[in-house]
Amino acid sequence: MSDPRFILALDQGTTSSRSIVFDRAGQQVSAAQQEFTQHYPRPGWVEHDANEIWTTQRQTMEDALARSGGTAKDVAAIGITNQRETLVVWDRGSGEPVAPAIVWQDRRTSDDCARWVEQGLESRVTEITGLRLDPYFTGSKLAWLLRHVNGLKTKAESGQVLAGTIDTWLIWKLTDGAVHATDASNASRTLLFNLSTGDWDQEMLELFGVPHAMLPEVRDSSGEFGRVADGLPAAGVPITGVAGDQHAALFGQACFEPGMAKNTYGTGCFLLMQTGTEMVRSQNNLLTTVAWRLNGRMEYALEGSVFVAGAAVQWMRDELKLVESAEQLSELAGSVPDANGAILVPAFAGLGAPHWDPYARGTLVGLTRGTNRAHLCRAVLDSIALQSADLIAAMEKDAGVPLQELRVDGGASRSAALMQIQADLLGSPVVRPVEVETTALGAAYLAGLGVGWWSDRGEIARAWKADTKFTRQRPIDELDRLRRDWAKAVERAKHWEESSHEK
Ligand SMILES: Nc1ncnc2c1ncn2[C@@H]1O[C@H](COP(=O)(O)OP(=O)(O)O)[C@@H](O)[C@H]1O
Ligand SMILES: O=P(O)(O)OC[C@H](O)CO
Repeated sequence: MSDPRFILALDQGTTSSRSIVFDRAGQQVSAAQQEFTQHYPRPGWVEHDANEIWTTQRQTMEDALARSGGTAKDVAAIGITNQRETLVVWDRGSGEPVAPAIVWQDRRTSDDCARWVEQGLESRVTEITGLRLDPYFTGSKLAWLLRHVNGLKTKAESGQVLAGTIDTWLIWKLTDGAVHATDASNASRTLLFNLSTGDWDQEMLELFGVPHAMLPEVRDSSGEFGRVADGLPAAGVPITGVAGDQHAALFGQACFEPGMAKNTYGTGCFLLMQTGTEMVRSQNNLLTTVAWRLNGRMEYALEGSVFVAGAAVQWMRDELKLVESAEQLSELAGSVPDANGAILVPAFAGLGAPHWDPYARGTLVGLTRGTNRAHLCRAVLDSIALQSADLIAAMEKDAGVPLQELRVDGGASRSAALMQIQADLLGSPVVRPVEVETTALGAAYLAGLGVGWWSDRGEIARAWKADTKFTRQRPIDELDRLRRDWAKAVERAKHWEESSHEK
């Protein structure tokens, strides 16, 4: 029998489930993608149906494999990467979720977080977890669910119900309930994980009222998690790579040296800078996170998270119906030299780093009678690049040195207009690689390292290839003006929604 030819990467994102088959050269062989339903049951709430996440993921596995012309026997390993922080709680016996998955964008725990901040808990939480008391992270969502679902806490204490982020849920489904595990990168997004010890933290579990018995085992990001159960696509194939999607993208971008950074332009924007085995504490409102854990050793990253980026493009297309496609928006935005003074702050789900204001809401300012559709399109792309520029400025302050280059990926990095705006604002080169599906590629690399397909990271770094390099074109005084206007507009967006005790 011939050796397996492929690695199968599962990329479970916020709006779609994807499966991509890669060959030994790290080239895509085939892919399949399925969107799934977003539920907004109340203002500020965002939910997913965990069963729909599973069925779409399973279907894309089947489709990608069929399109590759191979079977399970051709697949050496599976890598999983996923939207992070989103919480699933399910019954160990039936495998049924006890409630809809609470998505990372969900703001229902804003008041809880504000209360904990008022109680002076944030600095201790940051010291242990590297994160902030923001509804973004899993811990406050789990605390909420344990308080709101009758009898859940008792079941959690006895291990009858289990909790997990999306990686854990998929591993559970793929192994037919045999494995309840996560990797250190996903665990580091929960507010329950101790960045120094590399395990769940008792003090945080007590703060959020989370019983240890419901949590998964924390493992390396590369190594065997289990095998796919009989009757499923890729049955018998080992799962040997798991990482949160932004961590996988950092890996897929071969950012292996401290100081190397990538920005992923998807639904949100996530800028991560590798800091090696050193844990850098941000003085500028960024997060400290586990980049990955390999051979029991954690490496860390600084992260800036922007909640709404490509989602603002979708809002223009789906809600305002000003364009028919993202490509058209990008083209219109590129047809004008600037937004003619219009500034959009897409704080639809509050503001993430470096502002951390869950009560901020979207705002559009600077409109005149001359503002046209192309200007609004341009304002959308500007808003993505300006939010990222704020993150980069914070990161450069923490690092003490300017970025050498910014490696970019994600769906919206396809927009040359956006990448040019980013390079104008940044000053350092913005480099787009040949393979922009770096999230899935990173998961494939982690899985491949786990089965000895690639010898080491050096081999992966050599495979990374730049495609397009964007450098600054616009005069600096214009850019300074834009940044000043942006800072003013952000102030207008902040603290718009009232917390319930203000109402
Ligand atoms: N040419 C483009 N110009 C601007 N935005 C784009 C373009 N193509 C895709 N996008 C945006 O990128 C996002 C999809 O990127 P993707 O990496 O698939 O996101 P995610 O993994 O978060 O679901 C969408 O929000 C879409 O609006
Ligand atoms: O699914 P994406 O690509 O929007 O990524 C979501 C992030 O992991 C949220 O932290």
